[in-house]
Amino acid sequence: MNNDQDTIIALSTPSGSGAIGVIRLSGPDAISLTNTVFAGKDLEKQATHTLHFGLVKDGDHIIDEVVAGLFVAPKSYTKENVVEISCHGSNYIIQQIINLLISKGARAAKPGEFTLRAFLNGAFDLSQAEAVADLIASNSKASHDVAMQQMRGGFANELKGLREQLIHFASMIELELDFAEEDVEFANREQLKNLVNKINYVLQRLISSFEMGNVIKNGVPIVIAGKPNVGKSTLLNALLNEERAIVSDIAGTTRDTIEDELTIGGIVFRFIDTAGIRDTADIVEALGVERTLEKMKQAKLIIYMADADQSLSEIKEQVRGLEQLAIPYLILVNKADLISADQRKTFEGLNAVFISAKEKQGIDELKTILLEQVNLHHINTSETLVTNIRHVEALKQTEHALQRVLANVDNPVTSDFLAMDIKQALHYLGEITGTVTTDDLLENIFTKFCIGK
Ligand SMILES: Nc1nc2c(c(=O)[nH]1)N(C=O)[C@@H](CNc1ccc(C(=O)N[C@@H](CCC(=O)O)C(=O)O)cc1)CN2
Ligand SMILES: Nc1nc2c(ncn2[C@@H]2O[C@H](COP(=O)(O)OP(=O)(O)OP(=O)(O)O)[C@@H](O)[C@H]2O)c(=O)[nH]1
Repeated sequence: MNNDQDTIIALSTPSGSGAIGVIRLSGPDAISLTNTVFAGKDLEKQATHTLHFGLVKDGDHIIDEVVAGLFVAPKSYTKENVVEISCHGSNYIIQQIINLLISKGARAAKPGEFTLRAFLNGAFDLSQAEAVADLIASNSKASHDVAMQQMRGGFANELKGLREQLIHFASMIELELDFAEEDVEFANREQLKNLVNKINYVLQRLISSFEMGNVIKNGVPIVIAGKPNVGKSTLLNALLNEERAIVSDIAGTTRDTIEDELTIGGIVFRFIDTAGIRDTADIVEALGVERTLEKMKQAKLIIYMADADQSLSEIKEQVRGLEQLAIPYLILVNKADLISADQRKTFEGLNAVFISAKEKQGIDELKTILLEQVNLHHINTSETLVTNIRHVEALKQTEHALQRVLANVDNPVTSDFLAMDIKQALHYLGEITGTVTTDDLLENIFTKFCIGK
């Protein structure tokens, strides 16, 4: 992956026409290459972090009037020479400029290659590079907060602290091995145990933060079940209107679910409307539909939505089907505007929430319930939250290795294993920060970035 003698080029703004398009070059020849097509000041003689107006010309042919921004190595995002050409945002102009510079020796950048270079050149660790992608994808205050915290190095510093303690530990054990015949004990066993316990405590907190971190990054999955026409769409619209949220109709991974995303109180919720249940009155039967069941099992909450004119016995029967899933559920009785207070009493004992999606009654109460469901008061965005499945897996492996250390620490015969398991723990921590990497791993991470990032 490391062909850092190349000078790479890509459009860094979205493709399509816009007011301005920014083309970015990075690499040893970024400035000299640009200079060959730039009519204006001599870019090779300009200071870093300066902007220069000029023309981009292919021979005598003027392609555009542009502004060139200079970042002279190592003072740039990638730590290499970087030039940013801001041109008029026409696809045609952008392509002409990129092709021209490629003909002069630049190479089209691969997805994430700028950020990969920044990582390889030590601008930040791997967890921070991954946070850049999360930051770009963030669409709520909470997901922005955690990505920003991770990009600014919160997680990285926490891991660095753990690593340093472990390295100290490892070196003491190694020392003992060197003096094996003399039967000395450099590493006080009680201190070692305390240290491992302390580290494990932090690891466990990080591992358990993933549940929340994942929800913040990917949204809280809420399944809405109920008979046709109970008012699911009306409810989603009522929730939406008030929040003016980013919304999209995400087509479900399969055609049997429809997903809508919206933010409530800064948290993204994914409402999953399960057609399997929509189309059949018998929920138990619908649960047999495997994919629907899978969706439901991932839900943080199932909303069973009933129409106020449904009979109590029918609602109870359908809810009994849901109970088998052992996932928190909420009974929502809609169209409450159509029934009297006395009629409401017939639903007593259901512990239902009454709303009128159409008249927007009970919507705030519902929002409060939804937010309680994700345990919002536990979110403390100044505390590190793990949002990445790769990181959790590595943290779990680290913890397992340290458990083995604890199991062996009092046994003098197993000193060799101690050293080995500590090294394993260090290895897994290193996978997160990128001190230990493979080309496959890097490729996997950076190809998910957009081109130009
Ligand atoms: N035009 C532009 N905007 C951008 C970026 C970019 O590359 N170009 N970024 C790309 O993601 C982000 C900002 N990240 C950046 C990170 C470091 C440096 C930089 O020049 N660092 C130098 C100088 C630091 C300083 O003067 O304090 C350095 O680290 O030495 C620039 C942008 C978002 N906005
Ligand atoms: N009176 C009253 N009517 C409502 C209320 N909510 C929804 N409706 C009406 O009920 C009908 C069905 O509403 P939808 O939101 O389309 O129901 P749905 O559950 O999404 O329907 P399907 O997607 O077909 O399952 C519409 O005519 C709505 O106007 C309510 O709170 N009160």
